[in-house]
Amino acid sequence: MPHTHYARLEIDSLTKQFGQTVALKDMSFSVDPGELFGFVGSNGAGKTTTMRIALGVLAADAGTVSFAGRPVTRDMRRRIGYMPEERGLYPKMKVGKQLAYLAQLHGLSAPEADRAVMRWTTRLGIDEHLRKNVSALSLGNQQRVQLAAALVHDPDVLILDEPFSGLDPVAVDVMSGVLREKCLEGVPVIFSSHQLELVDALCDRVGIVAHGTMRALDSVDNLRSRGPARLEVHAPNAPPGWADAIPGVTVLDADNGRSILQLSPAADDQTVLAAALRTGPVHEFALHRPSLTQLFREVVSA
Ligand SMILES: Nc1ncnc2c1ncn2[C@@H]1O[C@H](COP(=O)(O)OP(=O)(O)OP(=O)(O)O)[C@@H](O)[C@H]1O
Repeated sequence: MPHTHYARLEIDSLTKQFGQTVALKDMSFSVDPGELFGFVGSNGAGKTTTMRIALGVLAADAGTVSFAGRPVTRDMRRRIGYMPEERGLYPKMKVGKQLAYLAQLHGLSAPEADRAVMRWTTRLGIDEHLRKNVSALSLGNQQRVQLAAALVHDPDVLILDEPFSGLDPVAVDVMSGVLREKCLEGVPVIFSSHQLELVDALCDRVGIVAHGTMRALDSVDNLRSRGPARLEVHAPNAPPGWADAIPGVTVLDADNGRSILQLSPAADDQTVLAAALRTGPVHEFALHRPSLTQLFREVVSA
């Protein structure tokens, strides 16, 4: 049965201090139903703290977390699927037993829990390990179990702390597929990651955090169009200085009719093309938007 109660998760003005350390300072963002939200930032930026507060395992000093416009209650928290960074499984408990136990803890009946365990362990390729202790599994497979633990109760929200770290490329594909699938169902999904290419490929929107505050928040496309672009032009007859007077353009390099230009977000690439054509033929004209990694460096160092 499809759920009809997926809703927006809203993180509003969270503040959190540990002793003298300010972990969060006015942290705000929201994730819509069916949105895959990438949460990125340097080590210690405040991602885990935010996710732990959203889950309710940590209290904020100020600010609120709401779901469907209401503050998240203890009952609603049971409807969140959470994958903690420190991986919270019992090492000496069998995989199948542990998952069934967690599912029941979240309100499923014993038969429902068994069915959910079978479904997810098969989907995640760990059904052959059901009778093993978690500690006997490889780290990547333990991580798949951890993802299964976040999913067995069919959560209304998914909050995953670095779910991709340490996974092999096939496991990355499985994880990506599952996150996309949950999004398509309508679940709001947040995950943190340092693998920015993955974030770029997967996410609808990205939030870049620095020093406990959200510094940039938009779709990857919009973020990239806001940063400076690089343009490579090959116009063999172009005289030196041909691009110097074009507004918003900085010539980074020019040699033998090949120019590398930096375009400010306000500059118009078509004006550059027209100027290049006025010098004669144009053999190459390649616009490179900054990568998410470049943007990240700019945002966190600003
Ligand atoms: N229980 C705690 N006691 C004291 N300080 C803490 C605690 N938890 C987090 N901090 C501090 O709060 C800040 C934010 O940490 P947090 O774990 O949220 O960052 P993060 O963005 O998840 O980093 P990473 O990418 O390294 O996982 C850091 O300065 C960290 O040292």
